[in-house]
Amino acid sequence: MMNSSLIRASTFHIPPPLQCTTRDNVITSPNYAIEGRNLSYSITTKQGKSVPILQDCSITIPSGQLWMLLGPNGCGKSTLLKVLAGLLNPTHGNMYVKRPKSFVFQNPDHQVVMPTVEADVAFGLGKFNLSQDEVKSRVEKALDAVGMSDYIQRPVQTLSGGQKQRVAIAGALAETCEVLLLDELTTFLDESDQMGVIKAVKNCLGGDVTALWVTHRLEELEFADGAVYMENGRVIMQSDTKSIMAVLKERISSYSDQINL
Ligand SMILES: Nc1ncnc2c1ncn2[C@@H]1O[C@H](COP(=O)(O)OP(=O)(O)OP(=O)(O)O)[C@@H](O)[C@H]1O
Repeated sequence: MMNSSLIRASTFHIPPPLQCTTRDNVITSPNYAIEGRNLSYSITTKQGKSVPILQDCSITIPSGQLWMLLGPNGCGKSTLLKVLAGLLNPTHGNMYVKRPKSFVFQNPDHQVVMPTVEADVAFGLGKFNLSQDEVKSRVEKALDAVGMSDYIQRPVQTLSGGQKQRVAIAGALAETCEVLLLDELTTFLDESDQMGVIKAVKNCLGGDVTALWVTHRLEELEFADGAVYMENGRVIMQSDTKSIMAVLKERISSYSDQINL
């Protein structure tokens, strides 16, 4: 069995060529890095009852952009991200996600597995049969993209949580990852670490790299190109960040009225 401490972002590169695990392939536009149509996901209880977690979720994320996935606790954000990553099989629906794709977890201590930053970023490159120079060049370029070049020789246990997240993202970039699926990366981070991670992600986007970022922190919306809002296992809205913010404010105000705040 795999040691849980060895789970890291690049572990979840899903091999080509299957575009999706569902019934039909999606005919997609090259302008989109992620497309999910009518995705549903259910679990079956011990009593044999099917419980829907995602219902009929459709989502389209343009290439080269950063989009946020928002919604109340338990609405299904992480589950949708895992379906798009290929970590869970949807019960219904179709999807296309560009490859290579990587899933980066919430807990920074689950991301880094090697003793030094350099070794950690190079960790996933073993399978590519690259020369030492090529490995070095990819590691340096990836660390530069996340603003961690000065830390290349640092032992990973001396890094802050946000720095560990950035090293995990560099590992994915070194493997020429085109889609980053980022699950609440900043939950455990203080404000300066949070900003470091957001800026690192922004800096590596454009061109071939696209990111979908699950968050609870509304202030992170200002860094995004757009957002998807979910409630009760459904995608309620996908739009520019201003429109999403307006809807969220309306919902917060209606909730405050209900409880007489
Ligand atoms: N394997 C599972 N078995 C039972 N229930 C599950 C399972 N996976 C998810 N759920 C339930 O599905 C719902 C959606 O979970 P999910 O983690 O996707 O939500 P979320 O929006 O990411 O939540 P949060 O914001 O709190 O992290 C929750 O009610 C959760 O308890």
